[in-house]
Amino acid sequence: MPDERPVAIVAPSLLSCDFGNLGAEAKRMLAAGADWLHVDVMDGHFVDNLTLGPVVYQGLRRAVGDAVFLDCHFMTTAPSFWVEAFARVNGHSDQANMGCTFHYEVFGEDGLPLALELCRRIRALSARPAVAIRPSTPAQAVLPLLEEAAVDMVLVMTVEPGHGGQRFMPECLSKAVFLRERYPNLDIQVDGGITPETAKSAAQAGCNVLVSGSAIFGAGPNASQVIAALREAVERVH
Ligand SMILES: O=C(CO)[C@@H](O)[C@H](O)COP(=O)(O)O
Repeated sequence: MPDERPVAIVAPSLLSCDFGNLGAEAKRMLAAGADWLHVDVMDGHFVDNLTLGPVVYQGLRRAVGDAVFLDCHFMTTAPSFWVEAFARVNGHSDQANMGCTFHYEVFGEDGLPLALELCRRIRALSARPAVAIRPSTPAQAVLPLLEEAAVDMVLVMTVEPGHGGQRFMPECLSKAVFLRERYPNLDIQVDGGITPETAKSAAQAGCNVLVSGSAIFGAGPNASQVIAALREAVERVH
């Protein structure tokens, strides 16, 4: 593996946490060794589930402090609107510790100028732009965004977005292989059915940012062991 491969990052998905104790759950994940916290923003339109909006996000930010990277995955039909709304609750200034991942499918091929505009806006907020692809979307679709260096990360979904606890789709990993061959420095994130076992094949395919919900939260007091095992899966192929 080339030395320039990006570092391992483990991001527990708060979708699987006890939302009645969101702040405490977030802090528990950080104490257990999480690098980022993955925040699934679902609008009930792009996916058939509804999670949290800017008000709850603001509470989460207050609970964990400004230094923690909140990796927001916008599963929404209007990502530009929600990115602005989330940034605004933090004073619309420096969002250096906010990741903004939008779905390619919202814009499609014809919407490339709008996707590029959103990426520029995310960078103007000092946040980190990323693009996600559903299982049916080919990796080639995001090449125009990568050629423009518009995004810092591609999220390869290994389940249909919308719900935690689904079966991992190994066939999606060929997209990570395709992207890693062309972009050795790119952060490639994988999300959906990630366990210490599936993380091995994800890491071998080139993924270095692992999102995991039910495997980590389902481990209860042993969450730190699962987080360590996920990190090790990536580091072993580094
Ligand atoms: O974005 C999503 C689901 O749409 C994910 O972040 C899930 O929350 C991952 O959960 P597990 O598959 O790991 O249980």
